[in-house]
Amino acid sequence: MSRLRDNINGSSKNFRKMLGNSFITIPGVYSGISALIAERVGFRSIYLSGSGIAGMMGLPDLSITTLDEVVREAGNITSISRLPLIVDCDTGFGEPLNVMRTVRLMERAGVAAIHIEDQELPKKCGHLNGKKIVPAEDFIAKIRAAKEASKDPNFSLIARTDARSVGGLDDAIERSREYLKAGADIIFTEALENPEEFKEMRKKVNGYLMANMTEFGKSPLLSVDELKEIGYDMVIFPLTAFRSILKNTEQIYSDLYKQGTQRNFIDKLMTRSQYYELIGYSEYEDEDYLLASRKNK
Ligand SMILES: C[C@](O)(C(=O)O)[C@H](CC(=O)O)C(=O)O
Ligand SMILES: [Mg+2]
Repeated sequence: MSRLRDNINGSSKNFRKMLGNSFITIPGVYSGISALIAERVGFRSIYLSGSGIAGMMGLPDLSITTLDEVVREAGNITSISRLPLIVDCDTGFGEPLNVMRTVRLMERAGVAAIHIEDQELPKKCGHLNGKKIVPAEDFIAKIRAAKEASKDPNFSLIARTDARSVGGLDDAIERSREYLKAGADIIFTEALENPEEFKEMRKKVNGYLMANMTEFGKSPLLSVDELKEIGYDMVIFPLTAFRSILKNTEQIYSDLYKQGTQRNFIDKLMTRSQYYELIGYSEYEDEDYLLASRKNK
């Protein structure tokens, strides 16, 4: 079967099936190839990080990437991996009308779920100081617009609240409840500061909850087991692989620059055959009708 897959009409349904049935652990991916690695390792769902997309372009996570760029990357990934993809849509790329278009394009790209957040533009990483949030009513208008625009009954809308770092935990709890009432399917509780806050959220919010275990931020690095125990439904590890790519790339470039050869660290590289196997090189060749017709002559 072809590696060029058609994810449309399937992945959102698969994601829905997982919701509430078992805890979902979701690593950040940045490209088709990282999605293939996540799939091979055994993950059942993947996350396209806004910071990761921007970072891959050498840009900061200040919502300066465009809807077009993010949809294109999402579509690249869904054409390669069948795993349900969740996409970070920042503030939805604008006001409610923009959010509607965002939902339509993401659904067409075969995305299972998106998250939008209640920050003002220019948004920031949720774990930095100095964020500003919009009034709850304004964000509720975006949630309603997103639900109105959605045509795929299995598409999930994740509402992220950044309120913990601005108005405090009670505001984050209150907003989470209102966002669920407005139609959000899942709440992304950004930048909680200790396990007790995660427990409090769980106790007071009656809906699916997503945790963000990004490194070097405001939240303690709770494990999957700890989050399960608290009663969360899913967790993203948005930048774990990305940060490792950065560190490894820096090391490799520096060794290559100093040594002028890769002979001393060749064992750190994925071999040609391992890479071809991962990417399904021979499967593409087997499917190449032109090659096949020439062989048969
Ligand atoms: C989850 C996040 O939105 C992302 O873009 O991956 C970021 C992650 C980060 O910057 O560490 C966020 O938490 O705002
Ligand atoms: Mg983000």
